[in-house]
Amino acid sequence: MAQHWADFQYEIYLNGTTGAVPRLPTDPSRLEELAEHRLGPGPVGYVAGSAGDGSTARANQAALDRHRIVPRMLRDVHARDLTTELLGRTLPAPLALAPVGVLSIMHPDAESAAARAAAARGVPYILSSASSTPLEQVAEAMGDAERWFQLYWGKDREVTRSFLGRAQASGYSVLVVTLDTPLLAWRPRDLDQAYLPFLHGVGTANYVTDPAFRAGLAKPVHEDPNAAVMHFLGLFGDAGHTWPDLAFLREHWDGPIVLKGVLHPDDARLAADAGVDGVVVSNHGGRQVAGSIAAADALPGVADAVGDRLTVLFDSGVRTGADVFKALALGARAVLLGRPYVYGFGLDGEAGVDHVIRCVLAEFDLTLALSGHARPDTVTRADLAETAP
Ligand SMILES: Cc1cc2nc3c(=O)[nH]c(=O)nc-3n(C[C@H](O)[C@H](O)[C@H](O)COP(=O)(O)O)c2cc1C
Ligand SMILES: CCCCC(=O)C(=O)O
Repeated sequence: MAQHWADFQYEIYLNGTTGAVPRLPTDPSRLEELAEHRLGPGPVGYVAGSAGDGSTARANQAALDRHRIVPRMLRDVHARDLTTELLGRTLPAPLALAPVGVLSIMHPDAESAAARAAAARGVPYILSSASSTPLEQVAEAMGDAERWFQLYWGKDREVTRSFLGRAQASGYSVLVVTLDTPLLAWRPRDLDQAYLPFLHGVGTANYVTDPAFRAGLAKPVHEDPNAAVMHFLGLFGDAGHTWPDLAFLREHWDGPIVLKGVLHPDDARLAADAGVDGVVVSNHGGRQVAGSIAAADALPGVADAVGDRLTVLFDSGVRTGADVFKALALGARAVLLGRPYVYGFGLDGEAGVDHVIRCVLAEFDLTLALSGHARPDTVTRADLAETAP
């Protein structure tokens, strides 16, 4: 019998016959509840929190929920293939792990362990610029598995140039440039606890190991670590960038470039005109602009504007396999999974990330089949009905 991601459910049931139950819940809300209960209030608040009144994060979920799948019957979905061609590579499924910085606040094994879990399933791992482990060390933990580098495009061109060179030398193949975080947003949950990971020395590993960054410090990092953190906070973002500045990145990166944080169809067109290869329709999980459009509501407009010119990816609100299906139906080629894997990681390290990847892909495989599809790329908007809010 062909192997399917869906087989994970029988693995769970069969293990149950010997008394073994999964170490983590399969339901994403229960996973989040458990994380809230077990992990430290500062770290879990940082992960779960969002901008302002939290309305964007809620809207992300509500928008996905408003779209309902209309399953089709008798379509021979016996043998399924989730393989997805994207940006010149073949992925086992339309899924990658979203860039999430500062992972050592959740588990001491940090990014290397999360990346190993992704690598073991062939799922691309997108390493954040703000990782707690230097990008070279994470690359080493991954062998030759697919890895992408997320750039915080900061104020210092030499640091940017150096990051791109280091990432390329370490085998990161796709550059994901995050546009929606030139400034850290107003985040009440963190403010009320006065908790910011960087001030605990987390999330600056790529910077403090970088010769160009160090050249901007008055004293060596070990002599004045706080000054290094303040220097990082001063330069990680640049609110002065405009579209023509992208030429600099295009010039210094040989490979696909994807812009993360695009919500407006006109910005998607500007991205295509700038010669990049893809966009991630994303509102950063509601962590940047409170009151913003839900990412799923922005997706069809962006897909209509540039779907034939750019690879359209999606994140912000993906919790389940059904959400993956809906994002594909609304025009995404693949999705990035964010908070759910971070909770799995916080609760059970590398095994927790593996668990979450398998849950999402098993449910996606089943949703696909039970809705009448044997492949992700046959899913279209006709598979959805939109219900009133
Ligand atoms: C704790 C945390 C840290 C994040 N760090 C980064 C980052 O360093 N770079 C980035 O581009 N996005 C970052 N993101 C945003 C994610 O890549 C992604 O857009 C977001 O998590 C999607 O929303 P969701 O997790 O609610 O689905 C972070 C998100 C969280 C929750
Ligand atoms: C300065 C923000 C870096 C991490 C990040 O992107 C997030 O917390 O959402």
